[in-house]
Amino acid sequence: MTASSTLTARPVVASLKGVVRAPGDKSMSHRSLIFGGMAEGVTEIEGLLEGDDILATARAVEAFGAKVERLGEGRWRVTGQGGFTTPEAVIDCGNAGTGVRLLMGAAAGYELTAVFDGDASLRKRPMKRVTGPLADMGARFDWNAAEDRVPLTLHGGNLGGVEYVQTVASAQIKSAILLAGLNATGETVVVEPEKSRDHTERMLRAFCAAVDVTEEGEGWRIRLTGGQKLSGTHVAVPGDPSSAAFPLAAALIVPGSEVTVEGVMLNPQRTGLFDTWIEMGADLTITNRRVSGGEDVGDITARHSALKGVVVPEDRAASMIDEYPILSAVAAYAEGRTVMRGIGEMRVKESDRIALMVAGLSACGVAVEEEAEGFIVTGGPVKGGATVATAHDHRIAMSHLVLGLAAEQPVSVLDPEMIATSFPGFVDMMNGLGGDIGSDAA
Ligand SMILES: O=C(O)C1=C[C@@H](OP(=O)(O)O)[C@@H](O)[C@H](O)C1
Ligand SMILES: C=C(OP(=O)(O)O)C(=O)O
Repeated sequence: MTASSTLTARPVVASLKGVVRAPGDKSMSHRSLIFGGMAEGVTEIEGLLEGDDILATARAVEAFGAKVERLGEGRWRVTGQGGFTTPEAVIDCGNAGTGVRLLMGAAAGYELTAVFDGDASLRKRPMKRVTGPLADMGARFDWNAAEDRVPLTLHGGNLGGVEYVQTVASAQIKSAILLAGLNATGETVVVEPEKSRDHTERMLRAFCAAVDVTEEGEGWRIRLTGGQKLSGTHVAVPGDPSSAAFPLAAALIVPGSEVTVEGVMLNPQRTGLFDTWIEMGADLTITNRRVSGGEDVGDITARHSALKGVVVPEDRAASMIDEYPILSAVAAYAEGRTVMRGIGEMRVKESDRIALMVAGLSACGVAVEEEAEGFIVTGGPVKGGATVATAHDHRIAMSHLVLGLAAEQPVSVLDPEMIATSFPGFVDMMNGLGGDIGSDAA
């Protein structure tokens, strides 16, 4: 697929039906590779997401000195040497904010020098949110092109612990500081006024690190003591709720549909979208709840539903920050207004996701109001019939393609190749359920 290609979703004539498995969770996939690379000994991973973001992290971990082997589909082995060493080449994190920020935190604890870079989208994203606290711990950074941006050079080692109070609920910032703290002297503390996803805390324990988490107000105080070694372990990566959202959303909006996604991770810091859909009147059921890989997991079934607009509580934002694009596409089919506020962070993701969704939905005939830190969608008939810009953002592309499955006219997206960063099998899965997504040439 070339950079200027197009994908088109045509209105589904029948309905969507079937049972599918969500791809491996992206957050846990990054972490399993990075922690495995920092650890001593062998880490066996199953269910790893083989998306482009994760493959970039796998290459980075190898460049930092670990042995990384693919054993089969989703089955990987990382043999760590108990620390990172200076890489020979630039660490290219591709499109991945999680990859670059967690790797910077991990690398900062070791005496090494590394250059981090990424694609055009990553080069636009803020990095001081991570380099700032890491510099407070003693790491040094050179901006190689522009302040606050990659490419940058990190000089790591000789860190001391810090107490850092988060100003945005960000698991990437928290994780970078905790990973650096593992190799700092003394105690490292992260205080989160609002909870963010806690996969790092959970997975550090699986790698035999001691992490102390206490409730503080609405959030958490997380503490760890420096000088701890990670030990290789086995990681079973559950299905990604952020990816499961797309087939489930399609089932909610295409009449007559019923879709089950199996093995979806249900960590409470990731399920805000499902709570919101249920409040909108969605017929969503969760069965076969179990624990896998240290996380709650279940099978989710969505059936076509008559939805009503809601006001999404602002304190839910962190638990569904990547899901507002697909929520807004579903909201276009709901009766009334869906109000999404307190989500300024959306503007600093792979694209300005508020601006892109407002532009794309409007082009498809949906009534949308843009605010500085949010947007409001009023549901009604969705005309479609537009070609939408995605700014090479995977979630913008997938959200508009799902929108198009229930619209009056097809919806096309430009530059859909980035879907492979998080969900390489998206088109095949949607078409396997009865969708009609293809390139114009097809
Ligand atoms: O820690 C993680 O794995 C992630 C944290 C979130 O970013 P922030 O930490 O910037 O909120 C999220 O948007 C991203 O897709 C994955
Ligand atoms: C924001 C995302 O990822 P990242 O920050 O890792 O690029 C995402 O997957 O929606």
